[in-house]
Amino acid sequence: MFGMVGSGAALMVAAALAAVAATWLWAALAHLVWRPYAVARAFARQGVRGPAYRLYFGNTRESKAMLRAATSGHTLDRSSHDIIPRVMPQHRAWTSLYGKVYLWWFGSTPALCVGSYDMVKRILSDKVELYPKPSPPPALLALMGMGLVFTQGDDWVRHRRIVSPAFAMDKLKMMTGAMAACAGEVIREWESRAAANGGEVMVEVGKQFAELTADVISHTAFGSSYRQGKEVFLAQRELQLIAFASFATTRLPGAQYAPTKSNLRRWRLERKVRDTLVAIIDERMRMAAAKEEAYGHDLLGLMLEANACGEDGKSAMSMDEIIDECETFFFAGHDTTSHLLTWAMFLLGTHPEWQHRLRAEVLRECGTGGAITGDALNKLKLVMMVIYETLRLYGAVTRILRTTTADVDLCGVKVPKGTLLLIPIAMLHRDDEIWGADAGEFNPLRFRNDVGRAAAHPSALLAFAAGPRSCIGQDFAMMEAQATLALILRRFAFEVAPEYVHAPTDIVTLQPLQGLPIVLKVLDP
Ligand code: HEM
Repeated sequence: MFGMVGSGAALMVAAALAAVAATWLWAALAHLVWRPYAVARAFARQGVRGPAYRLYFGNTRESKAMLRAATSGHTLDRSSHDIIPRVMPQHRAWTSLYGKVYLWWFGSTPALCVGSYDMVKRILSDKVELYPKPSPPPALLALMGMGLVFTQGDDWVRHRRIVSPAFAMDKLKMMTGAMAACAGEVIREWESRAAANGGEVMVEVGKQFAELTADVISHTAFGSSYRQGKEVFLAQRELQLIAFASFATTRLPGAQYAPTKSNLRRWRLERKVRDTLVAIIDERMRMAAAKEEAYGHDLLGLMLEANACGEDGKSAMSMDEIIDECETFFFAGHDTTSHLLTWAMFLLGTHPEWQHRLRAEVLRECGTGGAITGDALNKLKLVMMVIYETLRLYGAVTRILRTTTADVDLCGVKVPKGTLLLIPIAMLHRDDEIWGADAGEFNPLRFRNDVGRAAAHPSALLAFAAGPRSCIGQDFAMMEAQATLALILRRFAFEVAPEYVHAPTDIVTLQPLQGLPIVLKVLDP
């Protein structure tokens, strides 16, 4: 009897293992053989030379050698803004198909790298359903939730409609005070450290800005619950490192469900983020119900308000969806802006002449002390130009991905259904045909006639992407960066510390690998 049960169980286990193995094999075949073959065949029909395997598995000995050469040098000279060999080392081994369209490997997935502005414009401005984003890797999903960045189709339309009012300019202007107050606290701390050290202090600003921007989003998104918001920040920071580690390794399909040490840690952190956000939202709903008044003027309150107004059952977001959105704007809202500030300090620290010009503008428009208003920020034209140039050279998002849901004609190139498209923002931002012969240099003056007229293409600056799925938080980020830089320039002169190693690295977002030590000198009052 027991023998029969035992052999039955063994049979079931064997059948389950066989099913898993068959699924893996099927996925691997589709992924590595059938898809590349189908896409390469479609390109071959357009007269692209070379056999399909060579096109898709273009990793010939020659290109491997180029790849090794491209990745061998690690640090850059601090005056060099050519970050491409570091963040997209494959670029020298790409096989060019049509001018600026390349075959590329995204991990183990073949992709088309679209380096032509005309094609990029078509992709980003066409119907979003035609070029959806590919499914996010689980680690990134754990970091940001299924919020606006990853939702698709009707869900995306519904989410965007509910979240948008929170980012309207008049609402954002009311948040300038909170942004400046958070930055003011950091600056006071730097001042007191400098006072104890003869008026000078060295600060690792990357770390400081990570905390500052987390503070700003905690205050502006969660108002009085900002302390709990900070806990979300700490958990998300660790999740980001786990996400990065998982990109760097090749994983078997389904590996994300195995109870490995890293997965167990990831699940614990995900639970922590969710539980904290549920507590914040529950509290807000309870308070609003008890006082029978609005949900509040922070991002969460404005989103809950818009959600309640449109409540016809179908169009409202569920509790889970609201949590996803909170996770999204919490991560998207602080990490990117923190790196923007860090790179702006790097560029100003290595270009003292620009630092002087900006300081003169800030002192003229905002005075030597007191609060900085939204109206004063509007007058900081030079500060704005430097921020745009920072976004061009060191934008936090170096590339974005789309897929094709039908065969499409992209400016004469027929791209088959199901092709992964990679838009290499960092490369496009250095295209000298569009930006001019000085594309590789720091020259904020190119933005003097507004952002749309800085280059030969009106939407050449892609740091916030473009079209209907462009960044919802760009005004928020610009305002925060302007206010923080203005406050720093007013109180300190600064330079990049000699210890700094120029190693821009893409850990989900572009950041200096070993941080950015800056020497700050307090200015005479
Ligand atoms: C310097 C700062 C920022 C940069 C460089 C940046 C960049 C981007 C880029 C490139 C995209 C498009 C991604 C894609 O198409 O795959 C995007 C989307 C998005 N960003 Fe930002 N972002 C910044 C700040 C912010 C802030 C402050 C928030 C919110 C508080 C935010 C929230 C979002 C959201 C929700 C989306 C998805 C929009 C949609 O698909 O409808 N971002 N961002």
